[in-house]
Amino acid sequence: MSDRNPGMDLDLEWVSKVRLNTQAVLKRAQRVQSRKVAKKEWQAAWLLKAVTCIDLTTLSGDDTPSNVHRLCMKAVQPVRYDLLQSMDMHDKGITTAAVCVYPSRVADAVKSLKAAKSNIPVASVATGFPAGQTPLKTRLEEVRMAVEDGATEIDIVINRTLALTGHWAELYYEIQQFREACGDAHMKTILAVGDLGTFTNVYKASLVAMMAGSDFIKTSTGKESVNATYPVAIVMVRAIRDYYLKTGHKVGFKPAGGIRTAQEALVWLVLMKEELGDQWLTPHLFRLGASSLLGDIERQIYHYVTGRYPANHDLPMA
Ligand SMILES: O=C[C@H](O)COP(=O)(O)O
Repeated sequence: MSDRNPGMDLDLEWVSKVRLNTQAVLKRAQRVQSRKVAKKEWQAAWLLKAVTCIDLTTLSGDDTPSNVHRLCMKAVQPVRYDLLQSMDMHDKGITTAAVCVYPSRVADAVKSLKAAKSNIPVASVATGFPAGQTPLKTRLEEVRMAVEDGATEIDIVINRTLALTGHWAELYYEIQQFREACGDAHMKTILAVGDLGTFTNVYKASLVAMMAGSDFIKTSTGKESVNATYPVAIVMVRAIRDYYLKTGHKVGFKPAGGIRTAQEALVWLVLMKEELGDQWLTPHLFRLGASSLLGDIERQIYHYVTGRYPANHDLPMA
């Protein structure tokens, strides 16, 4: 991860002045989506870049040590070895950026990755994920316990009640406390944009989260009815850019929820490149939170290497 964002004093004047042009945001998002994406070897290279930015996720009620172990093994070898070999990329240490699990599964993931001699970070969701509707004391304790179990990245969810009722100062102080509870673990703050109602609220929540010291801002939990969309991303990355121009601190961006195809991954990379520039195109500042994206990326890479699409048995771990 890059240098941490230390945050800044809450600037309520900045927050209250926010006005957004919805039509302009929608138009910009449409333009990004209609960009021609790279083909052939360039596409394969971009897809491998996307792989290195994935927070490979499982957040299910039926998660067990064994499916978390399988997830970890996939994170360590995200693309079949012989496919990487054909691209001369087998010795480049390609792994996903992190694995992301519920707090109760952190110890399992740490154990599996340690056994595989991998230093892929374990990210834990926390603070009453996904709704964030548990008492503050419990939410803080959950962060501390995940860190104690070995998580080095914590994906907190914000209290949407505070955002929806305009209690920005209270939201700022809560997020500051989460940041403190994280200690050295990097903090990604999930805004749950599908619950926030307006682009203006999304921009304000982004600012408040960054002012309170978030290392990343993340769109969604994957459990809202609307998750990562390109228009919302435009709003969030512009908040990241404005915060950077004002403070000199780079905050990362993590779209998450419903990202399933290689084509979508390419659009996300284009969006980052065009809005924030190449310096944001690294796992230190960009993550794709996804539980089922990697399978399609591996499928497309298989097609690039062999000229045909795989049968299920060709990619049994996908
Ligand atoms: O944080 C990541 C999301 O929960 C993943 O959502 P997904 O299962 O729709 O890919």
